[in-house]
Amino acid sequence: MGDNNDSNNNDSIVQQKKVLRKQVRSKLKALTKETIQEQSIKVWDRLFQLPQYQTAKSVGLFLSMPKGEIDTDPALKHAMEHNKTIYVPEVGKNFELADMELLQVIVNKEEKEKDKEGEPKESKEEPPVKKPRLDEEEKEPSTTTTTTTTTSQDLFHKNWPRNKWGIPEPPADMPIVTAKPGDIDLLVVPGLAFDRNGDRLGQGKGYYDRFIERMCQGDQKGPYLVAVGLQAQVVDESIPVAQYDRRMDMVLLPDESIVVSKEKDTTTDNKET
Ligand SMILES: Nc1nc2c(c(=O)[nH]1)N(C=O)[C@@H](CNc1ccc(C(=O)N[C@@H](CCC(=O)O)C(=O)O)cc1)CN2
Ligand SMILES: Nc1ncnc2c1ncn2[C@@H]1O[C@H](COP(=O)(O)OP(=O)(O)OP(=O)(O)O)[C@@H](O)[C@H]1O
Repeated sequence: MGDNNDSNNNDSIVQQKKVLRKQVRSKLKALTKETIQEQSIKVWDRLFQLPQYQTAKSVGLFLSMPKGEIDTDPALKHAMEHNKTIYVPEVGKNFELADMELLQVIVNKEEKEKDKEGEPKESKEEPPVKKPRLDEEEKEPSTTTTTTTTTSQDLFHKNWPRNKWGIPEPPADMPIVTAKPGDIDLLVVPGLAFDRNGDRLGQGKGYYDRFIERMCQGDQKGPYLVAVGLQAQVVDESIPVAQYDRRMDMVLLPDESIVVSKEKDTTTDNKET
């Protein structure tokens, strides 16, 4: 009966998500930098062991927020050193729509040389302001190879402008190569909380939900989804989920790896012949 059930459920899901976000955010605030570093390394060791990561030619990563989030630098460094094609988020063009693109990281040679010489850089307190970029222009990458000499610290944290949350984003002069369905083999997904079914609670804007949905368009099966987080982010109860929430394939935490069985799915996962 109850025609209202769906909307009532949705309201309560939104409400429950808000409560959970608040709880987890306050737990994360209490973590020291050292704890975050230690825990992050454990998570990345798990990622580097995964056959799905080892065989991935392209990975979607993200740049960490200034506080209370897993430190992605070791993963960016590893992926660069292993010559993977890396994509990272850019938000803000369509803020109201919570639209996000993942852009391919393209490092030109001059920039790499500058980094090596260790030129004086702007102070940490004053990150460069992001310039608006010309849209819809897709340039071909020209001098594109990544090398082991550019550190992710140099590349992303010193040289990239920051968005409203203090997250570094690709600079306006980086050639725009956006990820299309099929381009990303493995997507490392941030979040605030995760449960042991592989469900995820994000920051609340739906950026990743929408992005993942787009990456599955056409007949693409979408990227292999690996959520990563700190131990305080795993919850024992089930995360309330709405229709559009996408379940992860794996959740990697410092002390446990959660592998999600896809019984609802017809595709056979992780068995290769
Ligand atoms: N490192 C990182 N990059 C990312 C994400 C992420 O979760 N982590 N995103 C994943 O989607 C997107 C950015 N989404 C974000 C959405 C909201 C807030 C945020 O802090 N929102 C509120 C928090 C306070 C509140 O609502 O109570 C704020 O604006 O202060 C941050 C990132 C893309 N880039
Ligand atoms: N695929 C989608 N299409 C349209 N709207 C969506 C989609 N996914 C999420 N939304 C909308 O985005 C808003 C935020 O969703 P939700 O609370 O699930 O975000 P989240 O998963 O916590 O965030 P994020 O994905 O950015 O980490 C909701 O109002 C929801 O209706």
